[in-house]
Amino acid sequence: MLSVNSISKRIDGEPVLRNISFDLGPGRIAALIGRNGAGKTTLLRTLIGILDPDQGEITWKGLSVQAFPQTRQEIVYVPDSLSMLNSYTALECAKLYRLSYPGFDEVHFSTQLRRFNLPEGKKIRSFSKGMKALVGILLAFSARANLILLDEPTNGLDPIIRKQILSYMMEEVSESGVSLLISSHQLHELERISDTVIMIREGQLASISSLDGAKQTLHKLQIVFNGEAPADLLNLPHIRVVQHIVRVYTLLLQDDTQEILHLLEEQKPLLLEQISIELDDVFDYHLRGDDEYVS
Ligand SMILES: Nc1ncnc2c1ncn2[C@@H]1O[C@H](COP(=O)(O)OP(=O)(O)OP(=O)(O)O)[C@@H](O)[C@H]1O
Repeated sequence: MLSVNSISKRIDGEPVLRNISFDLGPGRIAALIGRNGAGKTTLLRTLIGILDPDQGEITWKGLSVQAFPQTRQEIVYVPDSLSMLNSYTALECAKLYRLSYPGFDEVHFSTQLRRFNLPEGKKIRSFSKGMKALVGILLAFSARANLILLDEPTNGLDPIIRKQILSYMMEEVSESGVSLLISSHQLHELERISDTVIMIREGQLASISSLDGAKQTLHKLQIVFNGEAPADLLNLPHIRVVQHIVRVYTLLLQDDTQEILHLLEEQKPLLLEQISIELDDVFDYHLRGDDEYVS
């Protein structure tokens, strides 16, 4: 179990993480989501001990990650760039990982390299971006750790490699029960694999909930008004106009939905339809600034 207890971190005097607390239990796949610059990478780097928090503590199975470096043998961090491994071959990377992760499964690693047609003996420098991402993920899962922190694992990759990586991760999770904390802007991908959503806003924890719980608090509607759109209604708190194309308004609603639905129905709209909520909508509702909404 990972426990993050009131951690704060300043970089260059600026607060980047502010009083963040959450727990992550075994077997969880958590999506770490937030706007650009919200602090996701800094959080992951702090969790693995690359950065020290200025305040607060991170514990793994009850032991402080800072005070007990051996806890890090059970946690792997996959950064968004593997450039520090450029001068090694894939096999040399495996040997390096074995120094930090005594349970590193070299047979599994070699098998997976062959499966994905990745050369064992070529320097990582010569790999394409997709090949590098795959190697980073194979190294992480071969380490046989209990928690893997992934920073933008599929960023900039083509759709086929992205699907391969996701399938491989899901296969590994179902076989090993490892927990994942994945920072990504690929919300559709996160939605397919995660069970927990951790939302970061400006360095603070905005929420942590199950994926279903995060979606259940919202409703999405498409509406075409019969005549002029009622501005006073659309400006009510808890209503967000996420899209407005010609006469079709797409709205996100939170709380008091029945009452708002009733008010909308009273307008006798030409169309009023509920649409299913996606993680994208949760992100939009909670993290889009008020001044970024259409009217
Ligand atoms: N080494 C650094 N020096 C100065 N500022 C930094 C450094 N690392 C992070 N920051 C600042 O901390 C804030 C959070 O950055 P971070 O990379 O953690 O965000 P992020 O949520 O991962 O963003 P993105 O989604 O764009 O990758 C940003 O304002 C960033 O400029």
